[in-house]
Order: sequence, then C-alpha cells, then structure tokens
Amino acid sequence: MKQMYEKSQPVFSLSHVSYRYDAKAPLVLADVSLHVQPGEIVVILGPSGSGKSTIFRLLSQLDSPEQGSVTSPEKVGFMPQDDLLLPWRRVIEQAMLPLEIQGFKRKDARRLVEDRLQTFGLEETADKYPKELSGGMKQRVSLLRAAMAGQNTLLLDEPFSKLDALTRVSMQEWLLQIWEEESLTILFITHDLDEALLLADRVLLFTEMPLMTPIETVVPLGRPRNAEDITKPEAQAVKRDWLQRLKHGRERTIAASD
Ligand SMILES: Nc1ncnc2c1ncn2[C@@H]1O[C@H](COP(=O)(O)OP(=O)(O)OP(=O)(O)O)[C@@H](O)[C@H]1O
Repeated sequence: MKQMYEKSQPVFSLSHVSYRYDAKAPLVLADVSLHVQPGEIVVILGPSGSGKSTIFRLLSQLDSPEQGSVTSPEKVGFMPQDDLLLPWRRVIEQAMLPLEIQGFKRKDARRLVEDRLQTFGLEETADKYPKELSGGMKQRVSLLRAAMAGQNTLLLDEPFSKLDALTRVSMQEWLLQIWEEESLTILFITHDLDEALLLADRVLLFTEMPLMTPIETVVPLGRPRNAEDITKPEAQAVKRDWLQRLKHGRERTIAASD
C-alpha cells in the first residue's frame, strides 16, 4: 500500500548504538537509539558523567560505534560549555573561521557572516575582541560560529551552564528566538530540568548508566515559549516525574555497581 506521507529523514540519528572507550572499559552506551527531525529542538537530559557528551562525539564523527549506526550531516556546528574563542580574532573573524577552513575566500566569508550579525545581536560588537565581551556575548559569538560551521544543524553541549542565572535565562529565550528565525535543528545537552522544559520540543531522559533507550517526553507547552511558562502545572508535573525517574535510576545504578 502507498504510504499517506513519508516521514522526513532525521538530521541526527543513532540506531541501536553501543560504545565503549576501549575494549576493557565498561559500556558507556548500550543499544541507544534516538532521532532528531529537521527543525526540532531535542534535549538530552541526564546525570553528570553518564555519557551524554559521548553521544556528541559519535555524532561529530570523532569516533565510531562498536555496534549500530550513526547518521549526521556532513557539516555540524558544535558548541561546548567553554566558548573556545580565539583571543586574537575579532568577533566577525571568529565566525568567519569555519568558512575559511571550508575554503571560502576571506571576502566571501566576511559577507556571509555580515548578513547574520544583526540576527545574532552582534552588529555593534563585530570588531571587538573576546576579552572586551560579557559572558553572554561570548556565547552568542560561539553560537554564530557554530551556525556558520554547521549550516544550521547544531550540537550544543551545556552551552549556558557557566553563565549566571539571569544571563542564562535571557540566553535561553534568545536561543528560542534565533531557532525560529533561522530554522535551526538543535540537539542540546543539559542536566538542568528547567532548561529542558523551556527549550525542548521533545526531551530524551537518560536515567541509568550505561545509557540505554531514553524515556521520551513531548513537552506540554506551546510556542512561542518564555521562562514563565515552565511554572505552569502541566510543566511542573513533568518535572516531578523526571525527578523521580532520575532518583530511581541513580538507585539502580548504585545497586548494579555494588
Ligand atoms: N576520552 C575518554 N576516554 C575514556 N573514558 C572516557 C573518555 N571520555 C569520557 N569517558 C568516560 O565515559 C563516561 C561518560 O562520559 P561523558 O563525558 O560522555 O558523560 P556526560 O554525561 O557528558 O558528563 P557531564 O554531564 O559531566 O559532561 C564517563 O564515565 C567518562 O569517565
């Protein structure tokens, strides 16, 4: 029978992936599957040291799985916790770098970045050096650079965890705005439950080590969304459920390692 519709190809996908860092080490991922569709924000939520960044290593093709398959676009923008800006490059030059590496002429790279400075709120700071910028501004530059590198597909690994609480909320709301304006596809790692509620279409909750099939939640909040929405009862009910599952997962992990 002809299908009524075809589901679009996922941008990021892990199918039945198992992985360990070396032959004698324990499994970090045990039969993990996940998929991110174009235009989605999917948040990976899980305890520290559980293997979340390892998923990004595989998706950025820094490593390959022991079993299963991984698909991701040829060009992916990666943004880590630390902004990793180059102190000797101006804002505009930071964002030009991935294009220059891809072989664009400096002049063309500059033009492409200039087109996006305003959207990223960096028009006024284009000629500044990193040491002249606030923490939030540095993260904006880092995100613009990742977007230039990844053609709008982004892997964000706790990008706001080092910012103070107020700056973090304003950066989260700003990210949602950019996501809409620029049609980004984002896979985002955090261990902050509120951040997951604010940002995600879907949350993949990992509770145990090694990581196995995540528990998926479609966040019960509409769009556009702001920081106040996560205080709604339906969001708080989801948060309570996640907390309980994380607690039970920790107990099972401890029991298994005894
Ligand atoms: N390069 C490496 N070589 C060997 N083991 C590693 C390496 N990187 C990570 N590990 C181990 O793999 C496990 C998962 O680490 P990973 O960094 O993926 O976790 P995480 O969930 O991202 O942690 P966090 O939230 O603290 O960033 C940990 O036990 C860690 O010690």
